[in-house]
Amino acid sequence: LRRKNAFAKNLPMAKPIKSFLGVDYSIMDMSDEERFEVMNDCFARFDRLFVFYTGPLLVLAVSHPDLVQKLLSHPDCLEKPYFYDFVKFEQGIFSAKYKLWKGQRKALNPTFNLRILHSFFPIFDECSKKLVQELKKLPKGETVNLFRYTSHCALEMVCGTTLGSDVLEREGKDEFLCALEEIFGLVSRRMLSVHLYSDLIYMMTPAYWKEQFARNKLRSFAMKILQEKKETARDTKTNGTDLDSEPETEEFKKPQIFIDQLLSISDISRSFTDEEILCNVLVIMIAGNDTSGLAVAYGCLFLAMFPQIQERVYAEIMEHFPSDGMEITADSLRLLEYTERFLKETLRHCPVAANIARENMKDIELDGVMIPAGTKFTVSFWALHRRADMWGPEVHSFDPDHFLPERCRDRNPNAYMPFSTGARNCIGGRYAMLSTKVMLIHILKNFKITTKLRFEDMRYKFGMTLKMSTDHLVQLERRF
Ligand code: HEM
Repeated sequence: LRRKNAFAKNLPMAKPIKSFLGVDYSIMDMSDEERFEVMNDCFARFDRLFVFYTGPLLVLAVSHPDLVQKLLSHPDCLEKPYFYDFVKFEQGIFSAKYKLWKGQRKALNPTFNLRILHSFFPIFDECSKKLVQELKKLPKGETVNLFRYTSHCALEMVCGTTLGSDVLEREGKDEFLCALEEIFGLVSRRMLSVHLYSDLIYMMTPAYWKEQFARNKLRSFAMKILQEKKETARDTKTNGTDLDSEPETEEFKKPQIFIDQLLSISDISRSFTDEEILCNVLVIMIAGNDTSGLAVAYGCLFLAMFPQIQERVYAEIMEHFPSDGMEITADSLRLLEYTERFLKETLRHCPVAANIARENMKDIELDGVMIPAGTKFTVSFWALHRRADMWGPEVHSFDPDHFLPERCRDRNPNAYMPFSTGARNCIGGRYAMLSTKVMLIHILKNFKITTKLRFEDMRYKFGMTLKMSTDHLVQLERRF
């Protein structure tokens, strides 16, 4: 092991350790909040590549924009380390091994093209209206954990666009969505608990059985839908299936549901097995739920903390969407320039997938160091977005004008990447921006948001997605 790690001997080493009453605690013995702080201290101290150990495992860490860009765009650095295996669904792009992932990702990219995303507006709209109805039921002045509502809305959206909006009315849908959330929670916890890495040990815990139960529920619900879809597709052999061709019929204006796209791709280009379709449907839902829900919850919290920004976003929304029944389209969303900058600033402060990990499949050179195949890397978008050398002295303030075109022009283009970069970046980045804007429009048109939480007191937890140590607690006042 020592020989294998010799390449790193000249790199600075961080000791992610916390001392308490003269005793040193390693990163694995810390709470999620402490772990988050200690890791970020390390990222703040080291400008370029540095090393740290978790147990015997050497990890290379980086937040320098040019190195992050080089690493994530490197064709030999597209593998995910073994702890992504805990997600299971190994035949879906999120956790698939490189060999399988490569062909799948190429075939799936067009299923997230703009024309298809624009066909989802009616579903985004419908789910956001439901969210507002739920929020209107709350007693006046009640303090509410907004993330509970936004994550449910995001989950319904991604369920609607992945399996079809009729699924939202289907019996067993609530249990299905609960099972999905439960699996996400259990997998995140396991990823952060080294003592549960061994399958043998994990199988002896109640969490394992809970996970199995939830996985079975998920599978049987999704498999039933898949079988029904296959039968319908066989019967109707519908719309032309070249995803990059121009729309020819009204059919294309209907939501182009992901599972239907997978079935039609299987007819024309790369064939997907039932297991691959099932896994991709489920990982898209897992990856798309917590993330977008958190982005809106953070957005609303920032709006509550900065009333002047809230009034400006509200005024812009009212200018372009004055009446209730107005259709939200891609063109009308483009007019929301300030809202766009506000959302970008939200994701700068809270890149909801704050840390990611990779592994190189072949030896690579990075920052003058030859790094052997199989090395684990971690990238912190959180630290990248807080580099004063990129963002200037106001790096810690919340200011949507950080994204004014003239300011962006003078900045290193790699200083901001909430959706990662390179071939294995987020496939749902544009989906997320569109769906979160629709949710925000509906919330802001109906409510004024306030909070007792303070920006300077916000603290976070280390995890698969960026959670706060407190809930997203706000008060909602009806606008009319
Ligand atoms: C604000 C919302 C979101 C953020 C900040 C975000 C961020 C990210 C990041 C940083 C990655 C790279 C992970 C890695 O390299 O390990 C990723 C991957 C991924 N995201 Fe997102 N995401 C968001 C929303 C979504 C949505 C809405 C979907 C689907 C509808 C989605 C689907 C995926 C998938 C499938 C991957 C894996 C891609 C692959 O390995 O090829 N994400 N996301």
